[in-house]
Amino acid sequence: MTLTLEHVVKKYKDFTAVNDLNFSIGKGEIFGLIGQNGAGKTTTFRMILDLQEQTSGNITWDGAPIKKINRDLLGYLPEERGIFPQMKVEEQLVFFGELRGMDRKELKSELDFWIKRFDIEEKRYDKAETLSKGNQQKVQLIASFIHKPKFLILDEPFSGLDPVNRDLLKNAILLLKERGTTILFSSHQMDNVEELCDHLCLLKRGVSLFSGSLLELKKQYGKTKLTIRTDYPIEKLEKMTGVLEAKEERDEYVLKLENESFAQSIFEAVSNGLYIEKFSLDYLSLDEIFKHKVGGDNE
Ligand SMILES: Nc1ncnc2c1ncn2[C@@H]1O[C@H](COP(=O)(O)OP(=O)(O)OP(=O)(O)O)[C@@H](O)[C@H]1O
Repeated sequence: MTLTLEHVVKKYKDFTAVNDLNFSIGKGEIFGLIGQNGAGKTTTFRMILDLQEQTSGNITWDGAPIKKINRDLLGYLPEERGIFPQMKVEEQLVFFGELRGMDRKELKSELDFWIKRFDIEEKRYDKAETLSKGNQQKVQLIASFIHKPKFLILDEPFSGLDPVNRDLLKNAILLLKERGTTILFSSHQMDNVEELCDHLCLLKRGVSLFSGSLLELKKQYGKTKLTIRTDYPIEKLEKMTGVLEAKEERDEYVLKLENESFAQSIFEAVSNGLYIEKFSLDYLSLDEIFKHKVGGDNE
């Protein structure tokens, strides 16, 4: 299923929450929607799912409006967390699966698989309210895709999970992609977006600052981050041609270059033909790009 947004606008009275949003998500892609609090991510999800109507613009699935889509093809983890507190974990998941018309046998095997995968086997017959917040979130996550949707929307799925569970979720997302599911998610954790996304859209106060592939975004900034571990004095590094900034971070120096072409002459000076432990020229991290784009005057 391909999802397309064209010139989508959402206004609440005089306030524009989403302003002329355009992007497209192809089958089997993982797409990240990133932006600060209040950027318009949840509003966008809700419009895509027809839970609220856009003020103007078009949202289509394989060219057809959302109202024509069989809802069982979609899965959604809303930002508001919540499951039935009194229901046992397994009961709960069977309930959601059957609600979406799943066959009992298939439901059972999916359930076994994901309960194990998310490491909540021992909680299977416990009431949901007795689970920790993170475990409740895992149950809600499984509930969002237990019916094998073709398109899955996850609003902040990583928030509130510890690093081990974040990894479990990351691997689950990759597995769902392998199975052909298209996934759209939002996150404040840029490392997760960086590791998972093929494409992304960066929102600032409802306006898209960038929409495209992660590599395309990285190439806008070039390989301008140079990390060196050396005894060479920082005062000298700072003065080299092409170096905009040099900082000491633990036992390394991190340099900001004007562009990547300056790296070679720096290497020659610093190594001076000898062994050097670390010399690494990289793109900026998504986190750095995000802060630059969102923090700067980029509208
Ligand atoms: N029903 C509403 N009436 C008026 N304004 C609203 C309504 N719903 C959302 N907004 C506003 O629209 C903007 C976008 O909200 P939205 O919830 O989409 O942001 P978000 O990117 O999901 O933020 P967060 O990361 O905090 O979840 C916010 O300024 C919010 O206050």
